[in-house]
Amino acid sequence: MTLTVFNSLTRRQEPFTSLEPNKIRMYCCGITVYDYCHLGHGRTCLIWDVVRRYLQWRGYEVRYVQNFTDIDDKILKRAQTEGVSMEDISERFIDAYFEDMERLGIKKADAYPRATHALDGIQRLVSQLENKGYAYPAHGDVYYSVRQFPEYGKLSGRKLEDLKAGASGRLEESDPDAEKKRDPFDFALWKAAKPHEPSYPSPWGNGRPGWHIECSAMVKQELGDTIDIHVGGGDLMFPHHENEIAQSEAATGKPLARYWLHNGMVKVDGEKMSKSLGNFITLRDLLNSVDPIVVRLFILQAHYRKPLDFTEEGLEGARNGWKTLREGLRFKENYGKQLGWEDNPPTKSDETITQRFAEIVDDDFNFAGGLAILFELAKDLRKEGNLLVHQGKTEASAEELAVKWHTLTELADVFGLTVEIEETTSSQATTLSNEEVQTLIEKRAAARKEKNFAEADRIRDELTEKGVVLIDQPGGETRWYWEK
Ligand SMILES: Nc1ncnc2c1ncn2[C@@H]1O[C@H](COP(=O)(O)OP(=O)(O)OP(=O)(O)O)[C@@H](O)[C@H]1O
Ligand SMILES: [Zn+2]
Repeated sequence: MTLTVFNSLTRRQEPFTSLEPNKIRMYCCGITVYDYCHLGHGRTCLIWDVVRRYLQWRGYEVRYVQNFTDIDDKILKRAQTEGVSMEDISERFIDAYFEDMERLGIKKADAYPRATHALDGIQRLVSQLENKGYAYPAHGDVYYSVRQFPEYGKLSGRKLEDLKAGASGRLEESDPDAEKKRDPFDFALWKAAKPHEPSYPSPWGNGRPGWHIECSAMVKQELGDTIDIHVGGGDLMFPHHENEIAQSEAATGKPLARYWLHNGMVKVDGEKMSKSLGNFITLRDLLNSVDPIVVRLFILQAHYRKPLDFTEEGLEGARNGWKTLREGLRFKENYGKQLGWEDNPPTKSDETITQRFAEIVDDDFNFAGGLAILFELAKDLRKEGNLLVHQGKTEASAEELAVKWHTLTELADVFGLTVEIEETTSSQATTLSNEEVQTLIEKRAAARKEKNFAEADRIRDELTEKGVVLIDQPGGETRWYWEK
């Protein structure tokens, strides 16, 4: 089995090999902490979290680092508006970030470096670039000279000449720093202090770092000169990642990352979900009304590189998908006793299915393909479960069912799809256990006996909503099965 990934740098899908055997160093460009995260941020964090989990499941030891940009114009603007410090804003939204991502079941990174904590490394890198002739100071700012780096544009495929023609001079008019730059495409590594803004002492006077340099410094500090995988949203490819490459590779003379992977954007009516466009839903609002695990499934059902439209139909599809998966995952809880699993708990997965799953997902993280295997398993288990409810037995042996259930549970866990996440994070469970179904059926029977038909109907509706089909038998008994 060979894992192949689409590398933005070569624009090809390539076999993946790690620098060190079985070890992966991976960096993800994180959030600028000036507001609550929206679903787009959620998608980016979730995709790379699942990629990490998959790589770990494939046997790699992964060191995963994601930064926080905690100094930036947008953070400063909000701090000024609220009359509080920059740290107050960044701390508030870092806390919020952890709360939201925990609800979504995202595992913590191994390190969360912050720009304001990495100032020494940032300044060292800027000095190095200056000494090597890649950077020049100008009135307290320091700029990177893109002309000095002949490979500039290799990631995004943009050529400076084309960019210039496309910009047709407008860039200079709208750029307040144009006069200080030798070339309009030069970008700031360090910015001179402005009145009433936080600043830090440096060889170029008081000031603060530019945005791109922080990632170059943090990658170096946390993971080294060359890493295996650098990831982020596709919107960061240019200029952010292009600039990271220019900075790091000019300073070290080594490749910054062997594989560059980019995820697609969450879109609303064809436009990027973004704070500036105002077309966003915050993760916390969404998670208050939609089960986190349904959001997880909604995100994983689309290929990570494709855009993902945020629509009610998409969410509905994920809701239904989760109902099916959840029944499969709860198979042990519902039928384990009947099958005698207490003495012989499931421990083995089906090797053929596991291998098929790996082959599919190995194809550039085809999570949707992997999910299709989970759905097959869950549907099979649902069928067997219905037979167990009605006939007390199935053709399949208890051991075969145990292997099936174990395979489903193990593979679903790779995607972070576990019943526990739903139950600890949601107030509205989407489906019921067999016991809960039985209890509700008994309550309904009692309500009918008392001629409380409104209550009986309400219970029937609740059961229908949760995928239970009722069949009232002559004589008053009610049979049921899970909807297919
Ligand atoms: N709509 C989106 N879909 C997917 N990923 C997104 C989306 N918006 C932002 N991201 C990703 O989230 C990460 C953090 O981005 P950042 O904090 O810079 O937000 P941003 O792009 O400024 O968001 P906004 O445009 O809403 O202000 C980046 O990797 C970025 O690619
Ligand atoms: Zn970055």
